[in-house]
Amino acid sequence: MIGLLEHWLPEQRWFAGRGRERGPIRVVSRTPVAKVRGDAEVELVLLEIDISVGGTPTVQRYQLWLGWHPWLPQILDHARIGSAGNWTAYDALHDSEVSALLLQHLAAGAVVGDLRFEPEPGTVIDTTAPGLPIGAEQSNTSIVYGQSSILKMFRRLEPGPNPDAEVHRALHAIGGKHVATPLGTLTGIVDGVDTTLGVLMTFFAGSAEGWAMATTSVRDLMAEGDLRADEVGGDFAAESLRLGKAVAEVHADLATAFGTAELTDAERAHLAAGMAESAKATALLVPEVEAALEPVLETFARFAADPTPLTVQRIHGDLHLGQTLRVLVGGWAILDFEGEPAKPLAYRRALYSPLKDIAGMLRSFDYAAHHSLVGRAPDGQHQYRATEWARRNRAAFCEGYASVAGSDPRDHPAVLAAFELDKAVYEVAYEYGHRPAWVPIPLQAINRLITSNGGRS
Ligand SMILES: Nc1ncnc2c1ncn2[C@@H]1O[C@H](COP(=O)(O)OP(=O)(O)O)[C@@H](O)[C@H]1O
Ligand SMILES: O=P(O)(O)O[C@H]1O[C@H](CO)[C@@H](O[C@H]2O[C@H](CO)[C@@H](O)[C@H](O)[C@H]2O)[C@H](O)[C@H]1O
Repeated sequence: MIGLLEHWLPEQRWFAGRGRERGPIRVVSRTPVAKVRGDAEVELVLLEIDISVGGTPTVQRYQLWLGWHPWLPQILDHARIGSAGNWTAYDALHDSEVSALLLQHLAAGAVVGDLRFEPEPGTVIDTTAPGLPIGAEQSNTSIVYGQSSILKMFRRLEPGPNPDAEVHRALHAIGGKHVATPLGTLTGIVDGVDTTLGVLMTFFAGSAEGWAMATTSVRDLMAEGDLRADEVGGDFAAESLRLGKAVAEVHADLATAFGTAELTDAERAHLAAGMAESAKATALLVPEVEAALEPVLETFARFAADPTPLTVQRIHGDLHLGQTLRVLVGGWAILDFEGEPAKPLAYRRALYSPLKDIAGMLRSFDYAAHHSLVGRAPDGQHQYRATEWARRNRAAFCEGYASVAGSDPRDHPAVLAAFELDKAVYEVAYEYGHRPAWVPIPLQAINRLITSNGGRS
């Protein structure tokens, strides 16, 4: 089995060890779950791999739902992993019989070995809808059941409760707006600790993804050589404004649900030191970050010395346009409160300034504006248009946020610039590991941020 996985795992979109030194895959446990399709056996396999990040050894853990079939049906060919003896292994999360089984287990509160399938108290789970994995493989694999629910199976695991399940539950308990309703969780044991393996939520049927809407707007602008961002049909600024309001409301709900605190000087210094550490680790991977390291570290040092008092609270942690949905009722929904998947659990559950999320969204407007220029010959006109689009939508988002929160994020330029730079550094490492062709997007942002005074673009 290891031989098959050694070929297959590094090719998966959600594998986070790409481009890094790593040891062999270790199988930590195998839990037989069910027989499906007459002859196929399905098991949950927990894997570990030692990975070196900037010279520091870390262990990455993954869950894999593995099916073994004596003759893989054509309909599952796209999920094929490889053959061992008379059996063909496949990624069983792509098997409609397995997705149906997972939903039935959740509805029934089943226990299978160490696995606990638990419906949220008082919820009714519709088990009749067929389950299909959504096309876009992201950090995790999600299965949509008809129009009613979506099951996110976390791929990379960290022992402990997953913040996505924890935050949705807490926001739901206070009647929070703009988030899906949690319907159930799947928990297993990883390293001796209860660990969330999957979470079932209500599905926002008929919604549109913020990233798709924003990039459509950018495409419209690029196609109209003579028109300004406010003149083209697909102007997105009114949506950016509404999105800013929704994020401010979610931040207020998170503060109510989990409480707030003031960032102490020691915590600020620790945060700035963490940003500097990440930048140094990324500089070891990417020479362009090494070249910009000195001014990057100066920005983090300015943040460490900035006297602005900062209120901290639970935040989203990895907010970007791909985590937003324009829904039929209620404007915008915010998804995926997992935090940055590459960061340790304690970091993802810690309290931060909401400005960190705002910086994430500002970076995302920049991504939406510039991603269509990747791999194209430098072109002043389109660069100008991209910058214009990003500026307009970043400003609208901040205005919307300020109108609800009562304070404008742009009034804290040093803090915002540090968070944006930290995010751009994270993005360079993320793109390096997942989509190397996109590395120039955050790299250009790093260069812009270290040469501007941050904040007000
Ligand atoms: N409750 C939901 N309703 C509708 N679509 C959803 C919902 N949750 C997630 N999605 C869709 O699934 C995609 C991936 O979800 P997300 O939680 O961001 O997973 P990942 O951690 O893999 O990025 C989203 O971009 C969105 O298109
Ligand atoms: O999988 P997640 O959504 O949890 O987040 C990871 O993947 C994101 C990409 O899918 C990545 O976001 C980066 O790319 C986006 C465009 O695809 C862009 O809008 C974001 O601003 C940019 O950070 C995210 O960083 C990563 O954690």
